[in-house]
Amino acid sequence: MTRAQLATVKIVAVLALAAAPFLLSPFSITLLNYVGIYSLVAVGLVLLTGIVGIISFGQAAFIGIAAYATAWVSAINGQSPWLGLVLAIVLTCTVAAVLGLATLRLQGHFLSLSTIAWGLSIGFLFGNIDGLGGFNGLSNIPPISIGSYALSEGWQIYYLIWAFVVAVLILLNNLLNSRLGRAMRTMRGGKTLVESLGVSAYWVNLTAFVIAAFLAALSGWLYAHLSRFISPTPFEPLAGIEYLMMAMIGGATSLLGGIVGAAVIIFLKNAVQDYLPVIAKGASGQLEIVVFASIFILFLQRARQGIVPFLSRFLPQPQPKRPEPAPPLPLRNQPAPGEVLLQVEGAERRFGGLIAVNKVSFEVRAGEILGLIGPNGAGKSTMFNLLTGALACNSGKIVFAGRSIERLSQAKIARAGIARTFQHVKLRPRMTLLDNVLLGTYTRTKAGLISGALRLERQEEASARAEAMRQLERIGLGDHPFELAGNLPLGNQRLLEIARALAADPLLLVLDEPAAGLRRNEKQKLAELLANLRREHVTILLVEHDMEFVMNLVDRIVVMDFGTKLCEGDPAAIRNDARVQEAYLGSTV
Ligand SMILES: Nc1ncnc2c1ncn2[C@@H]1O[C@H](COP(=O)(O)OP(=O)(O)OP(=O)(O)O)[C@@H](O)[C@H]1O
Repeated sequence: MTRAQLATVKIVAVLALAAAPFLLSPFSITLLNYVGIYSLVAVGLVLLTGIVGIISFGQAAFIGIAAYATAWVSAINGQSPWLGLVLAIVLTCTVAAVLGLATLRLQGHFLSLSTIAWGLSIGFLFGNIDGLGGFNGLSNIPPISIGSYALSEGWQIYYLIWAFVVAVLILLNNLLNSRLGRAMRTMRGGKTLVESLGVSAYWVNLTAFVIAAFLAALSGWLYAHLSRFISPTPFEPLAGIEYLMMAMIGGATSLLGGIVGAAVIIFLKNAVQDYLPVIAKGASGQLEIVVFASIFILFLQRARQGIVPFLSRFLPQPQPKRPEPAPPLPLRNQPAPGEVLLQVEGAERRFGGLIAVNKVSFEVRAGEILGLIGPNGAGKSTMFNLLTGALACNSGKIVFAGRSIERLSQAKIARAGIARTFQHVKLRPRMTLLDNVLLGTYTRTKAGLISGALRLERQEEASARAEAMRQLERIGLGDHPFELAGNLPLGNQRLLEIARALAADPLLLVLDEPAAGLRRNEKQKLAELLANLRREHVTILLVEHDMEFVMNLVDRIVVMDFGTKLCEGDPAAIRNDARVQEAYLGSTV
């Protein structure tokens, strides 16, 4: 699909939305109003759950905070609903930020369980705070007015609701294609990957959490002024589960999925309410829940990815544009060749009684390739993890570019200029080659939430895309920048990881067993790339088990065995060292 065709589809969709009140019955418009309101929550959950990977059952509580805030402002204190909107957003986002700060360091299901805990307790509060109407709720909530024009009819508020939905879609779509959005889309690749790019996983989680709460707040505000009455029931965790169902049924990885999911659940609910009493006289209330549970189980078994991702496979995709030349991103000040860049002094790491790295010292000088080799279990990976911050040293010092890094987080070490690759490749398989490499530019760019959502960072984004394209071409994969990374063979995936690391313009490139699992011709291609980088004086620390692969590539070698440094020297000296030959099971190397 060309960009012009895509624009036409979007214009037709907006015109259809605008024409709906003239064509549909008031009841259908009421249903569409609820679809819009719930879409906002579901789209927030797409971001939070589908994209960032945090399963939240607690969104209904955020909707409730906003709904009660605006009801308190407008129904109890007689102020404008717009003032209610301000309080709703401030209060909801503040509560979300506090809850996020307290819980987002929890991992996996513990985090999800915590959302049930606070969802329950906030839901319980609404009925028990004096002055908020108790379990009977609050009525007489006024309609939203624009000037003196009150949006009291369904079709009037319809336009406001859908204007919000369309604006949210546009802003979130922009965000997901920006620097921060790419970091969010990487969160499901695991904390180690994200932090290795210089991204703080915690802050990205918190940002997504507050954005989802913000969208729930918008929804709660609209809900209160549409229904003009609120009570605690719709804000209990049971409703939170329904929002999660909307996001999952629509397709939790697609923003449109949030809208489609909300529509499917609301129309289905309506149909079930219409037809179930006819089929099951008397017991329809209880059966409704059973019917929904059955549909959801069927869905989980048959179409887990959701409706929109499933259908989009059959639809023509928009043609992406190749990056055009743009001014370069800022470069780091590289140290002078020969200067000591990394100094490891007496690094030690124990696992219980086992000393995996035992007082190891060595240094890497700018412009050289140093090989760190050793047989299985020698402690190379542990040493690698100490350098990149994935593990902390028990004792010893690691100084990088004049700065102690042994206590720094992975993200801070990445920002200091160490870029790494992984022994078990960590790419985002459903992202394009270009987007994967773009992730590497995170530490060299600045755009945040607002500039990403409003596309204020076009210049920087153009420069980052041009840089990513340059790195793709540098590794020989520039022909198909929009191929999905997961489609590449392992050898090319490793090259892609190197391109991503190079896009950070690192002071030091650290490669973790890059030749592991590669075929002969893939190894050759990798060796050629590393030889080219060597000619360009890129400083590289190569941690590798395969000694033959290392020999022709590196300037110096450090050999580890049983956690200690066995010896150090140039490749020829190492090849002839009897201790090294013995360590490698007596084989001649
Ligand atoms: N998280 C851990 N907990 C306990 N022991 C560990 C841990 N990580 C590594 N070890 C142990 O530390 C020693 C060094 O392991 P390490 O993975 O660093 O060696 P390696 O040289 O990278 O080996 P390989 O080439 O097989 O990857 C091994 O005995 C290993 O079992």
